[in-house]
Amino acid sequence: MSLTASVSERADAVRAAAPLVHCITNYVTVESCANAVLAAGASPIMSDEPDDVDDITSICGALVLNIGTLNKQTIAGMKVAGAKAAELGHPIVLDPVGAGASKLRTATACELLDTLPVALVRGNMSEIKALAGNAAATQGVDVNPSDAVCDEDDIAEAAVFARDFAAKAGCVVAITGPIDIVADATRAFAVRNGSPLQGRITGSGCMLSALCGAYAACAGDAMLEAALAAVVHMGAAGQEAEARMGDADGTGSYHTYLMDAISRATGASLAEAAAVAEVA
Ligand SMILES: Nc1ncnc2c1ncn2[C@@H]1O[C@H](COP(=O)(O)OP(=O)(O)OP(=O)(O)O)[C@@H](O)[C@H]1O
Ligand SMILES: Cc1ncsc1CCO
Ligand SMILES: [Mg+2]
Repeated sequence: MSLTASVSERADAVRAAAPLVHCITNYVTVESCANAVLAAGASPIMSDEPDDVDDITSICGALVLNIGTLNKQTIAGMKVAGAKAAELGHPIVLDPVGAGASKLRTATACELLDTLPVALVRGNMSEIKALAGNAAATQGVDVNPSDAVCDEDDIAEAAVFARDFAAKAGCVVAITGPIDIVADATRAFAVRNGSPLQGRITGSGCMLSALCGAYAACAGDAMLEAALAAVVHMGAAGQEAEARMGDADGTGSYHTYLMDAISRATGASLAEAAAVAEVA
């Protein structure tokens, strides 16, 4: 099957299956994440209380762990939910928000990755480098340090890094930025969808990680293809939202247009928009 046909099939599968996605996520972008999951045709449920997450994750198809505003209670909730998801064979998506920016974030993200059967890690380059032990200097969770972003010049190097990280971590990785790299241990793909405006609002990465949960719930053994489709979905929506921007529009409108575009995307529209290429 071609890459674009696979993206199309995955997007339609999410809308057909409407999986429940358990998100333990940050309080900055939690509503955006819930709406993004709904916009992709799935259903979100947010729960971080350790005494609640066991039951909640049991009724879901995937678990998303986002450490954006981690605290002792949410970390405990992530561990209980992660253990239950592992027991049930539910895919786990990890968003290591701000890994590298503080000791607690780096240690927590690394511990979750080491102790849980994480299926997919989605983060920006500085966060993934921090997980890989290359502690890149992070400038805050909404800013990619320019030296850590993947651009046209360093795609080949980023692909090698991504495949190596995926091999060591035993999972799929989606490293986002101006160009996204999605890889498992043997194959890496560059996704040239998206808009710089996605970096001007908070939560486009968190929303993508939540979308990854919806796609992962329907992935079966095809986690790489599912991650690629989720990344294309967010990137294509980012472009469509940018195209709608008028003279009086700013980042508030962009956020709304982005949600509109996520919700309007179909398998066919994503296949048409997908700018995906394998990187040797
Ligand atoms: N300059 C850019 N050009 C094109 N697409 C971009 C750009 N910056 C970000 N994106 C897109 O925005 C989405 C989020 O990626 P990003 O790397 O900004 O996540 P993040 O750093 O985790 O964001 P946040 O922490 O705000 O949630 C991805 O779909 C990515 O492709
Ligand atoms: C701004 C911010 N701070 C912690 S989480 C978050 C949302 C973007 O990741
Ligand atoms: Mg982020």
